[in-house]
Amino acid sequence: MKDWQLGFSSSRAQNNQTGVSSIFDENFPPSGFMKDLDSSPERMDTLSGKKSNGSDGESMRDAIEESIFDFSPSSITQSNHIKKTGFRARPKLASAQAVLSSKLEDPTEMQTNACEEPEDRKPEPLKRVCMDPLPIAAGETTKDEDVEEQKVKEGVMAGENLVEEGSKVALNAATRKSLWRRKIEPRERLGASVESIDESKEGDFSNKRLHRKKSWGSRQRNTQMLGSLQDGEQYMGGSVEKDGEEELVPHPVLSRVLFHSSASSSSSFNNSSAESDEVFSENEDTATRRQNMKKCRSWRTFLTMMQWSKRPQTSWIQLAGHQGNVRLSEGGEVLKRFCEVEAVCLQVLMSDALCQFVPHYFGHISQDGEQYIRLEDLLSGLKNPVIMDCKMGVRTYQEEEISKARSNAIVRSDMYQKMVKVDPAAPTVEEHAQRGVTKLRYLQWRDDSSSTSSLGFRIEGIVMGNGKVLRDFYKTRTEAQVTETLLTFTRSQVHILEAYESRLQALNKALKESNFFNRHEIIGSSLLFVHDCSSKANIWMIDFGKTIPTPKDVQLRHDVPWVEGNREDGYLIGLTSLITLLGEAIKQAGEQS
Ligand SMILES: O=P(O)(O)O[C@H]1[C@H](O)[C@@H](OP(=O)(O)O)[C@H](OP(=O)(O)O)[C@@H](OP(=O)(O)O)[C@H]1O
Ligand SMILES: Nc1ncnc2c1ncn2[C@@H]1O[C@H](COP(=O)(O)OP(=O)(O)O)[C@@H](O)[C@H]1O
Repeated sequence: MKDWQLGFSSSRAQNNQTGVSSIFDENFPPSGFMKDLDSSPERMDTLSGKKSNGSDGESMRDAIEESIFDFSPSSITQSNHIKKTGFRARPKLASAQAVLSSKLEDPTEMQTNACEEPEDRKPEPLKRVCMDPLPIAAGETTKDEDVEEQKVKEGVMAGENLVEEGSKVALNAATRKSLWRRKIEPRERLGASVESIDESKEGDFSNKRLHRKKSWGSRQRNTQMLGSLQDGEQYMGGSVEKDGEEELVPHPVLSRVLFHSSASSSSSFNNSSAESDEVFSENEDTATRRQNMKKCRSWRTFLTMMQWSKRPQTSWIQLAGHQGNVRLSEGGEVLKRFCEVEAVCLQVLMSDALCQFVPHYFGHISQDGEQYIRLEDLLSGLKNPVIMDCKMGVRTYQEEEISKARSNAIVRSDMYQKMVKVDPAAPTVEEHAQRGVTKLRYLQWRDDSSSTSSLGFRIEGIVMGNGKVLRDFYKTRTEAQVTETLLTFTRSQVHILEAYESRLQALNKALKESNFFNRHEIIGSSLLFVHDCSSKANIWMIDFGKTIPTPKDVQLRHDVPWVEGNREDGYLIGLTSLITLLGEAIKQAGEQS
């Protein structure tokens, strides 16, 4: 088991033991609810933050498999190097084989978990599992061992082209099956390793029998395995009496999984009779055949359910921005409608000091006549993620908007409607009369009524762990209001607040080293805060659609107020405010507990 799997399951196991309270909350704002919180200190595991520059698939994998950072309350205060280096919880997709083995290892997982996703929020089964967790940027794979992964990615792309844009229609069964088969390679490797373990124990009679059976050929072997499955209780007992001889079933569930891995996995996609036929011998009579078929199917159903219940969780949601602009692909990447300005920024960022704070950029893709930016899914591996989108900077419009508004003021009724909905008294008499406002006026009003102009950032939206989306932060402006929102968002969990604070300090440091930051005016970009009930937490920079290079003669400071013409974005003003307010929230959360 890899480090990240250990980290993930250990934190889950611990959550089971400590009975971490559900983070669902129904009432917002939660006046006084924080006093009632069960703030049991959960262990916090995240993965190290060093990230590949995207030019090398191998180093990307290395970065992914780096050691786990411990963000338990005690270790946060103890480990200075975390504060120095920051952290990165690179999203993970547990492979099906890891999923199954962890299930077998930890029967307590079958118990009801406080973090269990509500039934109605469960994504459709097996949409995510066919995607490789380790991203390989398009066109940059050169090593032999990466060729297969690249093929899979291409396969996924091809598969995605079969899906209508924006549609949730599942992939064509044959395509999914072939994708799955290719993706299942790690499971096959596991199968091989188990068999070789058996071979190595040559002195063991039972293992010799197993070895002999192995050489019978898959058809007979499968039949034999089915024979040993005739009685559930025998099967679960680990050995069966057959013809007076004891046959060892090395690991009842696992061996079945291994021998029928592809069948069980593909059964989710296609219960084809061809697959089912494969496991029966020609000599069986129809009745036996039907009986076996039934057992086989119910077993497959069980396996599928098991895989499904342990599949990588994703509760993907687009929190802010233009609705429908961003979506999760069948392959597990985030696809965002193409914007050249953003694509160029992302490309540069992949080899910048900020790369560990930005979702990995896989290039772009054309689908159904539309171009999309391909991004790493920042919610992958998080269970019932709690998300907050903070738009950074002291303004959310480019200076060009001002000249545009002056030269050709287009009056927008949609923006007027949005404005009136929040504050009917906001439009001027003239704006009321024309029932419209310019975009610049609307954006300036948004900035002034929220904390953008004063604090250098604003909260755009929050998704709580129960999936409840909160977007009404139009008038969240004062430090006290923001602090209270931070406490609500984190449910006053000090170690989460501290992890966020630590991450922002690391970002602050990286920004100072970043050439990109030095040379760009960052407008409308967000910090995406994500954590979950297993105490993984992280912060990412997203949305570079309005981020532009500064003219050669302009050197931005990012920490001084904006006046027209100086192009300052106030990004560092926002970051400093956020760090300060997180500090205040930590203090208040500490006092409450
Ligand atoms: O958040 P609300 O109050 O709804 O206002 C939105 C945001 O400011 C958008 O910025 P962002 O994309 O940074 O969230 C902006 O898109 P732009 O990026 O085009 O400025 C929208 O302009 P229109 O897209 O023109 O409606 C504007 O209506
Ligand atoms: N890489 C990503 N992983 C997960 N969620 C994302 C990612 N990129 C964007 N999102 C989601 O989509 C929302 C809007 O993204 P953003 O890039 O700001 O779009 P827009 O340009 O339309 O404002 C974010 O608030 C977040 O919820």
